Amino acid sequence: MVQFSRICFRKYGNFVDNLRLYVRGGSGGMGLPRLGGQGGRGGDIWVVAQKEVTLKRIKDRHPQKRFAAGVGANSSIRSLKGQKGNDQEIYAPVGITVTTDDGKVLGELNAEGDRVLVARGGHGGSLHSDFQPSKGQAKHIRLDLKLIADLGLVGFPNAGKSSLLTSMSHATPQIASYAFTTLRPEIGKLIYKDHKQISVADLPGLIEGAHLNKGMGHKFLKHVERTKQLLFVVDVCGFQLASKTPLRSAFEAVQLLTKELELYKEELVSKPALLVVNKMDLPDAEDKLAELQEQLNNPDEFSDLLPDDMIPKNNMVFRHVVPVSASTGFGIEHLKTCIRESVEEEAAMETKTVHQERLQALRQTATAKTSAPSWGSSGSA
Ligand SMILES: Nc1nc2c(ncn2[C@@H]2O[C@H](COP(=O)(O)OP(=O)(O)OP(=O)(O)O)[C@@H](O)[C@H]2O)c(=O)[nH]1
Repeated sequence: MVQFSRICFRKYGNFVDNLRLYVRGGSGGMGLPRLGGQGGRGGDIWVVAQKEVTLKRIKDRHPQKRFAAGVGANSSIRSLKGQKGNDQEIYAPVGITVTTDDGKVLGELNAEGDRVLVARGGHGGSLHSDFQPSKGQAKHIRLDLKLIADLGLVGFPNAGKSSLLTSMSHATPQIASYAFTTLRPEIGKLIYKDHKQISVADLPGLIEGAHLNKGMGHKFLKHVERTKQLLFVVDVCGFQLASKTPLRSAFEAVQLLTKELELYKEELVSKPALLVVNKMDLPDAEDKLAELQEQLNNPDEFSDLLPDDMIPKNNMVFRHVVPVSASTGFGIEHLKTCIRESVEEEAAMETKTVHQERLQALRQTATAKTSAPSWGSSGSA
């Protein structure tokens, strides 16, 4: 029996599960020494949970990834107590951990409306400070989508997801609970000979129409957002949801799963993914696998198999396509190797990105310092 995998490289840049931002509270306003007036406090910066927001949207709307709150008003004869500067709110998705750059947790967003203060505004100038205001806090923060597992299983009912997880993890899947969700996915741990562990979440079955919230639709799809990579699982012989629904081939299953993800959130389709073709012990599995492979290589040629509204705009690009049998154990070790390769490749890419971002920030700071005029040469005489 053939055992193959196919690796495709492309830029997996669309799905964003963490974001580094620069935030600066507003400076306080000047006090008024003559009358003992107090300057207004600078505005604060808050991260606020809001449904429908994605980290990608923040990134797209604020490419500079810099946020500053308003400056406090100076104390004046008309208004001895200066007004507070405007607060700035950064809307972020529910299910986020907010940390400083060095890993200190500032807070968590577990429900819509939760707020985390990330940068305080400076004090206004007053008698205590010789009427001089102070600057607002300035720092880099990270917004991290709370992940439930490294990989999430995506497949229609009966594809063999639970069986696969059990045969890969040699353990009864653990049940984990998460504050930000009511649904409890089963998490299995893949344990390698060198003790490396990779977690895989078995999510409740996806069905056609999940994006319309059929079945466990939205709950399922929400979980897909919270895994770093996707493990599509299809039955090599295809599937039939009910006696009244048509029999779908494995290729059609891949396309339908992709479409469901796309209709929920298009960026999900750009997640790193592997395809597991299960039940290779069944009769004719080899021929069906060859057919699937051909269809995956030329998806556009086979687009007439499904109605127009079920064809995804973008095809999934699988890093590996791995035939297995969860029942006999065929291909399971190879699959575990492919999963590890993919997870490590992703981790290396992330480390590279963080280094690049830090380097860029250092360069920007250095440029700002050298281009700032010194007091002596300000020409204010
Ligand atoms: N022949 C064969 N049957 C399999 C294999 N893997 C799973 N099955 C059978 O397929 C059926 C469904 O398996 P599950 O593991 O429950 O599938 P699932 O995808 O978790 O299904 P849902 O829980 O409904 O989402 C069961 O009867 C399994 O025994 C396999 O590799 N070969």
